[in-house]
Amino acid sequence: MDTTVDLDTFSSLVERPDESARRAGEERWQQLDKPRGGLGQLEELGSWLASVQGSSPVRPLTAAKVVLFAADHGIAAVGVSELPAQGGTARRVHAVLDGTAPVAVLARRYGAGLRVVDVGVDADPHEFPAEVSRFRVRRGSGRIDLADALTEAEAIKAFRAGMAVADEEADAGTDLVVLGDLGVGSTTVAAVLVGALCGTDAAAVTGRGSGIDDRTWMVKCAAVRDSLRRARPVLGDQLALLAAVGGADFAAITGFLLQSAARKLPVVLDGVVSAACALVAQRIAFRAPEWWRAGQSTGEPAQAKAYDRLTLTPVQGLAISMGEGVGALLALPLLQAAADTLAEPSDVPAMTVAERGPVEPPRLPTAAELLNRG
Ligand SMILES: Cc1cc2ncn([C@H]3O[C@H](COP(=O)(O)O)[C@@H](O)[C@H]3O)c2cc1C
Ligand SMILES: O=C(O)c1cccnc1
Repeated sequence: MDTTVDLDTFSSLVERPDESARRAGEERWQQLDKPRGGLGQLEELGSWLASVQGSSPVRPLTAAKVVLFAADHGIAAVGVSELPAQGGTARRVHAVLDGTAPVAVLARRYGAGLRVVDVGVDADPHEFPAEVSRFRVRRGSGRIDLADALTEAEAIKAFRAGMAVADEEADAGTDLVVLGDLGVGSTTVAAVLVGALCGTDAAAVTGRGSGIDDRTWMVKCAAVRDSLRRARPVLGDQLALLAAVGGADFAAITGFLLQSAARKLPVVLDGVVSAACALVAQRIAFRAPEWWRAGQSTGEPAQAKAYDRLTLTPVQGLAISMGEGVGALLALPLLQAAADTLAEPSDVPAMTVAERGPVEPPRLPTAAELLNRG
């Protein structure tokens, strides 16, 4: 495997979405049988889909995939999360793989694929199926308030793993990625990256994460402050920044986002982790955010700051704050609705009786049953 990565190439590799397809999409909305602007924000979503597909009429979304990157974080040992630092991430990965986690339930409901990519979970190498851990870079990461999360070589390896996953999805015909993440302590790391890139102090970016109380928030805030100090010297070098105060999942997601944009694969972002990585990726390729939509706001202050910088507006706002791709996944039916209403009606797949199952007619009571009642 290549052990280098040339970030400069991304700024030329990532093109803008197709502006003429977007305009054609906007014109098509005017011709449809509805009041002007009558489908509200679906109209802008549909025109965006036309631009990223480079096609008008748009094609219905039929091959969406949830991609969850998972890793552990050394900073969790400080006590910054509601979830246990030991084994908490692995347990969540199992819940997703078993199909019991909310994201797995909803992916089934919406007909989306689901893939977990373990790039740095602190678990036995055979804890998960080989397919899940094939891109693992290491177990866990360094405590970023005291030491680097990763070596530069590990950061590159994780970044390239994310690129490889984007290539696999693009080659498989995935037409939209719902991006998510899984990792105890991850909102602390995300806060550090956003705080460093936006030049804010710790208190302005430290959130409640998995639902921590005031005492834990103080501990987390101090950890963010100390880590911010370690981030400043490497602010100009995004890979060094990801190695110093990121983690394997952050490096992988950043590589994934950039390669997806280069491959014209649209992505829905989820929580503060994907928002932080999007901010790092924007530094590398300024056009890349045009390939992404923010699924929703999780209430993390660092996420709001990042989306503000990226000029991304969440698609929906149901206050889902559990991460794991759930908020982003809830934007999928809205994007599907936008695509379906803007597509050629003949392209929209009808639900067949075979998929729906037979509908039993209600049995009507007989006259005798009616007369005997009461
Ligand atoms: C039961 C439960 C399940 C979760 N699954 C994900 N998260 C969320 O919490 C973690 C990040 O928060 P922090 O930075 O505070 O550790 C991530 O795994 C995120 O997805 C969860 C949180 C809880 C309570
Ligand atoms: O923004 C997130 O991803 C998030 C917020 C709270 C808890 N877990 C994740």
